Amino acid sequence: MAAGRWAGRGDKDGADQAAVDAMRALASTLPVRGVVVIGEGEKDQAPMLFNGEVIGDGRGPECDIAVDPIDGTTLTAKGMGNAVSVLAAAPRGAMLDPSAVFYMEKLVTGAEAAGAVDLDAPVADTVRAVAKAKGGEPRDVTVCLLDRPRHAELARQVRETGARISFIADGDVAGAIMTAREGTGIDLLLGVGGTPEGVLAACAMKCLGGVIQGRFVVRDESERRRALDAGHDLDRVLVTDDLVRGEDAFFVVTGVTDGDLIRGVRYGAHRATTESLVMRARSGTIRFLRSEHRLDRLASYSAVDYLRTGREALA
Ligand SMILES: O=P(O)(O)OC[C@H]1O[C@](O)(COP(=O)(O)O)[C@@H](O)[C@@H]1O
Repeated sequence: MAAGRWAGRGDKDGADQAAVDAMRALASTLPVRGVVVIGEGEKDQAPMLFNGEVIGDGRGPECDIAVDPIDGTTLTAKGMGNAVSVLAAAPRGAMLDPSAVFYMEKLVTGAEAAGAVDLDAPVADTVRAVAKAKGGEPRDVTVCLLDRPRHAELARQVRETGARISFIADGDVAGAIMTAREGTGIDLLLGVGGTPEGVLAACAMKCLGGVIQGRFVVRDESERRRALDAGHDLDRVLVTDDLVRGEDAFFVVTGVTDGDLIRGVRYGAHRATTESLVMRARSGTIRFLRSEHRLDRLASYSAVDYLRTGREALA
């Protein structure tokens, strides 16, 4: 709700800061002894929700926390669709620490084709495997790709199979989840995106019964060194369980701007409505939450002021 106020205001840093501040204020009330494994970066760049920060009320179970207060900061700043706010939790030590490498090659698909795909296989085989698992032909498959020059050859290979492509400007966490949700029209996500977003997507896939396979992509020699020093094998295909171990993962995503997965925040006079998916891996329960909020009432006690907007709210 704090992030949604920034939709279309042309200020991606302001949007992100508002989301981080709100998430930090509320995370401190969670009944956990949480460590931020995926946050806003190293402590010297991020005053809040930095990697390694201890959050929660210090009384509950020990857990790893992964956050992306806004996945799609540019989408938010431009008022474009599919920006979401994400938080995941798993037992302490279950999540892979992705901080050494920025990018990861990804393949994500839902439950039907989960056992039939392989990141090492040619793209045509992957598309065919997904089509077959879903009882169709490659032309029935829609592949989600981040719209980036680096994906030109990948797009060519996908098109050659007869499959369709849905390009997204940003936000491959939502793109990944869409592969596993009925009615989104997306069957498969391919391409290179952020590594933290890959671990977050893995938490979601655990809950949805889908799969993610990934491989680190280093940008230069110094990143390569950092990755090797952190003990990563750069050739290895990482599967969902390498990114988050076990079945005890929790994942929640809330729409910031309207998207194909969920709606964004809508505001009225002292009111707001939000949509979230709240999921648990062990039970496989997926809760679709449509909430109506009374911002005037929240104002009397909430740590977050949802009534103020823009830079004024950050002052
Ligand atoms: O824009 P790049 O460098 O291709 O990185 C892709 C990553 O950026 C995003 O599109 C958006 O991330 P931000 O919201 O942090 O800007 C991610 O969803 C994706 O994984």
